[in-house]
Amino acid sequence: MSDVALPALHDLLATARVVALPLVTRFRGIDVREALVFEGPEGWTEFAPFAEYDDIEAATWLAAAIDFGWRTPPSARRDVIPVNATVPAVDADAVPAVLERFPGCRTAKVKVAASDQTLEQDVARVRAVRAAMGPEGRIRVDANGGWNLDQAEHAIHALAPFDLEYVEQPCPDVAELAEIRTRTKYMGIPIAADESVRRADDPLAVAAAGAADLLVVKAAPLGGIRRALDIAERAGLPFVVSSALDTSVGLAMGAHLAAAAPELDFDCGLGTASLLAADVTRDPLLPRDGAIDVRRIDPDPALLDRSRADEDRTAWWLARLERCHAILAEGPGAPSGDAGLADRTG
Ligand SMILES: O=C(O)CCC(=O)C1=CC=C[C@@H](O)[C@@H]1C(=O)O
Ligand SMILES: [Mg+2]
Repeated sequence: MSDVALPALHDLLATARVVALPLVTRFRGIDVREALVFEGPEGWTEFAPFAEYDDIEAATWLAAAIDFGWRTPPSARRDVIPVNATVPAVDADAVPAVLERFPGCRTAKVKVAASDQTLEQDVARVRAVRAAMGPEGRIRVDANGGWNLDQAEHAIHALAPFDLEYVEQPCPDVAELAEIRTRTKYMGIPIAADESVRRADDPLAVAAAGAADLLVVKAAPLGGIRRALDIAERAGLPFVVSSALDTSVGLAMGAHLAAAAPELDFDCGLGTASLLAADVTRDPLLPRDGAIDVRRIDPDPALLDRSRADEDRTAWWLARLERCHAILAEGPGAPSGDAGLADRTG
């Protein structure tokens, strides 16, 4: 934890609520997003590491949640944040319906390299996105480390005609990112690192290795807004702010990170409330005119009740919260997480 004393566990548990929110479209292998929200002196905050992440990695997400609930965010330089549409690995004919959920967005991030899909399906999806967005639209793709070097080279070549803004995490490792960056340089498509930042022992290693042109920076997995800004600054690379399929409470943390960033060169991956079929507020952080507001979210008690997770899942999340709190209580000497990319879902 940085700069704020760790609150007692009972202070977190006092307001903790676990929700299970259905998605409109399957995304990273899940149909329901679970999250634990709780209230600090600064407002509501969210703890929602993906279920398969271990406690060491999840503890960093808890540090971020506490930071957002217990500390005033750094000063905002803007009050609306341009966001991208996020297109899951859907069939090409489903693309228009997905994009309709992101009104006004001039940028789309398209998932590719899903383990149950082919490159032909990726190409068809990206082609459909280009057709829907027109030549002015910006398209980035995210492989979540799903390609090996040769697959990545082949796929980037196949996708290049659709005019890509960048390719996010084409391969799992830093060394592979460096190599694919060299191999595809002639195509002029930047390489972005996501998992190699947010799931790495050393989030600066990818920049030090010259393995990426830009970084994807997310508040929750990086331990909070200030830590994410610090990593971005020390990396010295351009960066794009994104999120983790959060409820609107968690998206507010990402919006405050984007608001505090010195430069915002890229549309942010903060429009994902549009992928949720339910949220915890009646005024969610949905994209309007291609942007979301910078504001904190107070959940609606009736919506928290309506989306309440069942008893087993609630008990699981509360136990996880307790274990992660214990890890943070051990202090900075506690081991840092490096989950690698073993689960391949990013
Ligand atoms: O960046 C976006 O458009 C939205 C966020 C997003 O794509 C992700 C959120 C959570 C987990 C990841 O699989 C995924 C990503 O890899 O960037
Ligand atoms: Mg990514």
